Amino acid sequence: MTKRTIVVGTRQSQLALTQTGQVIDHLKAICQANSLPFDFEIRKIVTKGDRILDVTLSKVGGKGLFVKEIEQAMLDGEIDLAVHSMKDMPSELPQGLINGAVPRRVDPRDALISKSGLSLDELPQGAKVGTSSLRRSSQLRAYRPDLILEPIRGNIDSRLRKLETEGFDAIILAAAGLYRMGWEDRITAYLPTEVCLPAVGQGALGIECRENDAEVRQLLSLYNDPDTALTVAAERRFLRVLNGGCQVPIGAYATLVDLNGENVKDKGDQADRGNTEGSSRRIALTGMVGSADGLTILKESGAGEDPVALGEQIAGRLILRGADELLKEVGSDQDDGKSR
Ligand SMILES: NCc1[nH]cc(CCC(=O)O)c1CC(=O)O
Repeated sequence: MTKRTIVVGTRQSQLALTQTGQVIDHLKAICQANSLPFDFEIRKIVTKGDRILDVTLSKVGGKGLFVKEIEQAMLDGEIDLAVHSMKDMPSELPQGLINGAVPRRVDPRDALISKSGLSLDELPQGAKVGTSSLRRSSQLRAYRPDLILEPIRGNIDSRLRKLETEGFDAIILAAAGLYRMGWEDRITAYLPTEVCLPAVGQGALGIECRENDAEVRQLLSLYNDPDTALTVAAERRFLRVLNGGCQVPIGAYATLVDLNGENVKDKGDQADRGNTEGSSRRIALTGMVGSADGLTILKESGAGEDPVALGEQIAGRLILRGADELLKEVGSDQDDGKSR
């Protein structure tokens, strides 16, 4: 039987190549287990975001810059599938493309990588912390106004190098990227989500394909994690309502809870998942909009069964409290768009 070769587009950063390779390994295993006749081939694509390294991203078009060329290549039929960090995906996909799978999320938290192994609370007064994310710096300013926050750009590996060479006491990175690279031993502390609400979709991947590509969609459906898809859908709807193209500190994090509001524990057993669906579980969502200086942090939480309604409800409550005033502020890229 002739095999179809699925062409997978990816950016060329270490993280993008690594996570694309990991996804292809999973897809190959799924093909094997289900006797699906597919081969995979990687096609590297340079995006505008990768070419422009020195300019603040929002000035040249925001984080969509990292996915646009890849999406065009997919619409043109040059590639069939693309692996993205969910948090880099714009909240609306172009006509004709869909998120075919949202694999199981890894740790969504931000991580502190400090030179001396200290946690956030232990960092000395006035310590110099590197982050270019408005979301991180706003929340850190609120929690530790004494810290000196300075921008740090580049891929994860170059940021880790800059920790040593540019006089930072610590930097903040998403734990997920470090896990995927196998660099989690660099993490000295996790920022609790109560202190630093993660970016929408942080720790999750999105696997994009053409809406009309039935074969690829069928394959991807076997890789989808319904729990992650549900919680991320709530976060992304929240983002979509508030987004408006603005660059402000926004964070959101959703989990599944039981009727008592307790987090539904990770079963860790893939085979079990999906069986608990139904009215006994709800989505709990916390959303945040802040000012860049951290003097205002607005947060709302709620729970519901429908991710779309919940995302809209939490965003709506923040707007009632004046989030739209904050949304008018102009800032730099809100989530370190250039770090992959
Ligand atoms: N903003 C860039 C970015 N996009 C995705 C990740 C890795 C974490 C993830 O997949 O959520 C990172 C690095 C970081 O923020 O430290």
